[in-house]
Amino acid sequence: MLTHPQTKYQRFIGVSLPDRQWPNNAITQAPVWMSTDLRDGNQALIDPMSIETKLRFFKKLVDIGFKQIEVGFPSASDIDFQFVRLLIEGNHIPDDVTIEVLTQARYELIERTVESLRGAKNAILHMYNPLAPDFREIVYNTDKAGVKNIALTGTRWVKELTANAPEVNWTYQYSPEVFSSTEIDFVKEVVVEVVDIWQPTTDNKIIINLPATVEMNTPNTYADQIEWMHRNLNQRECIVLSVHPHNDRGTAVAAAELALMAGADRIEGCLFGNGERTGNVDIVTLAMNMYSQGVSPQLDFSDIDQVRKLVEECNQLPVHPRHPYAGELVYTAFSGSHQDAIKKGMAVQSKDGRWRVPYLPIDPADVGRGFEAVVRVNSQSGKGGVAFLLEQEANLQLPRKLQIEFSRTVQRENDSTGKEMSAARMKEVFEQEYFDATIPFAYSSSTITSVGKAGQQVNIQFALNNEVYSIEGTGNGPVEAAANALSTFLNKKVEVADYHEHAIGEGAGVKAVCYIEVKLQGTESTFGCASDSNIITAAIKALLSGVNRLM
Ligand SMILES: CC(=O)SCCNC(=O)CCNC(=O)[C@H](O)C(C)(C)COP(=O)(O)OP(=O)(O)OC[C@H]1O[C@@H](n2cnc3c(N)ncnc32)[C@H](O)[C@@H]1OP(=O)(O)O
Ligand SMILES: CC(C)C(=O)C(=O)O
Repeated sequence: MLTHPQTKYQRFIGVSLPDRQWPNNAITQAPVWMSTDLRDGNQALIDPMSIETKLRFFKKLVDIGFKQIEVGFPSASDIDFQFVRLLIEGNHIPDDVTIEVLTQARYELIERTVESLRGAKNAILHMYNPLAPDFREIVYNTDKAGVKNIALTGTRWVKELTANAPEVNWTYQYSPEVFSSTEIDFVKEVVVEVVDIWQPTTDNKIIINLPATVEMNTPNTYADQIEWMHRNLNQRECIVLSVHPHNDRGTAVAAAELALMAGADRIEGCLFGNGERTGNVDIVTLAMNMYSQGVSPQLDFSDIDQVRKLVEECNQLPVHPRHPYAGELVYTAFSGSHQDAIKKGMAVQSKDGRWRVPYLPIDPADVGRGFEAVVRVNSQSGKGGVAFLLEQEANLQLPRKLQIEFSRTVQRENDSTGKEMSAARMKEVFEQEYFDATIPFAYSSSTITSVGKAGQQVNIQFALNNEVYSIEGTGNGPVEAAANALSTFLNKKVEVADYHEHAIGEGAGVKAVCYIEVKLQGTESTFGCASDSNIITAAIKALLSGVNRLM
């Protein structure tokens, strides 16, 4: 890299708009979305999609809710031509969906494009030509008049040729390519004349699409350009103002959002940001950003993983695990403090349904993600994550001190493996550690009877070293009575420091789970846990589990 990059690169200076209004605006409704996955996305793939793949993708776009879909460049490739024919002749286009196709401003290409669309109910014919200085000078070896002539002549051809196919309800879209780096008053001059030729009405608007073919500077620069066009174009009421941001600087989403605030009505982009070079603007992120602000995007990503899988298969390109809203890891907290906050947030979800979970901008369930996606436990995790997973996986609601105790066991295993622990493995470890703590005292049965004034007598049978024992004790309740029976048997005080229980399951299958913190004279306390369909049995088994763990 250069020490003095200014000798090679210069700052792009956009339009001067000191009275810009867009910073005061907010996005309050969904724009018209146009998916160009099958055109701009497709033209950027290593292996372009086959007809079958395009059809699969098209159907998914329809399911998601796109009403405008650019399906190809039919004058460029036979696959695209045949695909357009298949859509029309196979009746694959719902009445409320309009297909769009792209063409250069060349007579024979427009002719073939119109041919491809014959018999369609509605169609958008999209013509582009570059206006920007580098293109004029380097690519076309012409001047402003030369590129303007291409735009105007092309528009006249579109008008003439589409008139030959009156069965189609035509919409014309014109893109001054590389709008982002073209002198703005020159773009206006060309667009105004294009509009004059086409003669749109408020009922049959023209789409003027202003592409950031290459992103030039910070997204505010693009917003200024869009607001300038929005304010200065003639016949604005007959124009759908569209944007087509690319992502060269990694700020296409921001540019698109600011463009909406600046007056754009429509956004062209691709799912997950596929497209030329660094991609087109990512429509999934844009839509979900709106959703997270309480604005319905009118696109359905309720099963975002299914959409992602299909797009990965069709594009033969992976979606990054940290891709906003859709990446495999984007709802996942591994670290202790994040897990703690998420667990607490999930627990207090307010009755009015408002989402207030720290670290998570949206509810993962809204896009079809389960609890597994939210918290995963490795050596960076703490008790919050462990407790969350156990509750989700096994319905176990560990008391706080037990969370601390058990998370040390999990930490030891994770440190030794260096790996993540799955929820299923955690349940297994918990059961081994607590429910299976049956040595030396292996519970067999118990009976409980009331004695005296509110006193209880318990009789416990257990196996110890292959012999069966029966012991008895009394107390204010069954747990105290059982502790007293064990104290007598062991000749050591068995103390119950804490007791928790809750039900798991439903109906006939409901069970009680007990967590008892036990202390044996001269030892630190520990927990014992057990479950049983009988709550008293669960408590006595939990007490034995604790004593066994201490012994
Ligand atoms: C920013 C975008 O994404 S634009 C869309 C880009 N997508 C594609 O290009 C994919 C499909 N394209 C193709 O398959 C081919 O480009 C075709 C079949 C359309 C045309 O191929 P070719 O005839 O070989 O021309 P090629 O694409 O190389 O274009 C170069 C010629 O077209 C002219 N041209 C390029 N774009 C345009 C345009 N929008 N309008 C008018 N003429 C144009 C160039 O000036 C050049 O002319 P020259 O040969 O006289 O120098
Ligand atoms: C054809 C136009 C809209 C385009 O793809 C671009 O400028 O990026």
